[in-house]
Amino acid sequence: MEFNTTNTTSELGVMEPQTLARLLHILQTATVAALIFAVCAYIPKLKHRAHLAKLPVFNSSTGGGKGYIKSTKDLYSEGYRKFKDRAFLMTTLQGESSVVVPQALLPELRKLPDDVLSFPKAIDRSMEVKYTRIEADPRLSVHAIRSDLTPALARLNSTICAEVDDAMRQHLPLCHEWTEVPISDKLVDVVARISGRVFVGPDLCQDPEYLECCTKYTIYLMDAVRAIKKVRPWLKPLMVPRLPEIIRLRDMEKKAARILQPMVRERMEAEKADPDWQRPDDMMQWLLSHGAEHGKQSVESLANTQLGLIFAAIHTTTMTATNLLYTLASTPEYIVPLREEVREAMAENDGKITTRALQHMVKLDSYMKEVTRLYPPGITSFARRVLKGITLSNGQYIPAGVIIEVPAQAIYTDSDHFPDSGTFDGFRHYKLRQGGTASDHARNQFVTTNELNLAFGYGRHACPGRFFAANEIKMIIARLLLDFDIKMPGDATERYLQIETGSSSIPDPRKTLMLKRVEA
Ligand code: HEM
Repeated sequence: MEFNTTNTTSELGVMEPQTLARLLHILQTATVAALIFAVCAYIPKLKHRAHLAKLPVFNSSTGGGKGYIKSTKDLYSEGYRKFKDRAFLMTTLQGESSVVVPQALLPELRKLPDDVLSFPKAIDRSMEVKYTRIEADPRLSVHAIRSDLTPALARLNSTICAEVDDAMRQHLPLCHEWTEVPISDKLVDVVARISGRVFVGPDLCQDPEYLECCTKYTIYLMDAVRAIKKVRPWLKPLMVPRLPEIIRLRDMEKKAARILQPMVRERMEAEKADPDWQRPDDMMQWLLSHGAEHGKQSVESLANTQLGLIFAAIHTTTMTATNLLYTLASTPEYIVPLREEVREAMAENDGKITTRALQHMVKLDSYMKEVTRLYPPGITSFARRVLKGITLSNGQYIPAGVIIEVPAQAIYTDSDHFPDSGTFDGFRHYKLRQGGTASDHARNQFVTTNELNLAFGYGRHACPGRFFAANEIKMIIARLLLDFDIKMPGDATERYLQIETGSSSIPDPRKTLMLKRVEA
């Protein structure tokens, strides 16, 4: 048949109504299916929004008008004052939303299992875990800290104390005259070495490359998190692996694996070859012993676990000690009583900082706690992602998907909980401990975690390393008090301001203090 356009048109003309009808039918079906799909996909979102809409809202515009609330700290404090016993929805100045829960509801929240309230899933977002690849669920470390490190502290304290003394001698100047010291830099080196002694043993803890990992890893990690957050979500898979901050982080991971490899191999071989081999008493060995139960035996995964520990331990401890010293320099009236207490505790324990001596330093413990109350590591605490909707005992409903948190700093500065809360009273918790009951004693220690003491978190994921951190910080401050007088540079008397970014609040690491050796 000849190809004829007229013919074709007429044929098409005949086919047209049927084809069109079929096409229309297909289109209709497709549209209805797409609509059903869209509605199905949207219903949970609508439900989610409807649930959130029932929660009272607080943000910089609802809470007192623009320009009034200048910092995230003010925002949480105002919200806390307004909704004290109710949960409220907050959007921070950085645009992140969370549901802020009152501390009165914490006892019921702490009972919820991890598949309802998740700590790792909260970290996923804040730390960009998909790209930074940090250990958001550090079960192996937690196991080793709880079952090995904390019970071993009484045995290890003399070793830790010797390391503190050695590291302080190495890193602090002699200071026979008043000497300006960049104290945060010095403390990070000291803490890296002391933690290293416990994490990897006596040789590696003095290795410059290992110490570089300890002091730089957290900084590189936080730089990477900040850089990732600037990339648009849909571009992240492509762009993030190319970011210089991520490349630097990956290099650090490789370096850590390279440094730790010989030690891991040696220990694995010794274990196989000699049944009587004396296992070293350090974190690496505890990780090796429990590694198989947690599916972690490769050098890379152990190195990653060690980096996770470095992240959890080094800068947190350094910042807490820096906060203490910045406060001490601006409250000099505490120096002599605290020094006296350290001397007495040592005198009763053969001139050494033993476990018993540390327990006797109750005024120092109180001072540390008071500093952490007024200068906590975070404005909020107990960040958790809700995986299954929760109905609170006050009837409020928190839908799945949101992050909840507690306004820790607002709680610490509430005079209902801490009378005259705005006043720094270094011996506040010491006086409360004198109440005499076991509860007075237990509720007022630096390491206490409860609804009013949230610096180490709360509930099943509360910091397991806090007992080690408390000992380490006490030893560092005790050594400093014994050896040095401390003051602010020049004629300054005011304490240095904290640097507040989002919900974190840290001491300014660039500041200096004046130290002068106490001559015997
Ligand atoms: C003064 C120093 C420290 C502070 C302020 C601190 C603070 C915290 C906080 C706030 C949490 C989250 C808890 C929660 O949300 O409930 C945490 C968790 C954790 N910390 Fe610490 N920490 C410190 C030192 C240490 C040290 C020295 C170690 C290791 C020896 C350590 C290991 C951990 C681990 C492994 C977790 C995760 C717990 C889990 O996933 O269950 N921390 N820490």
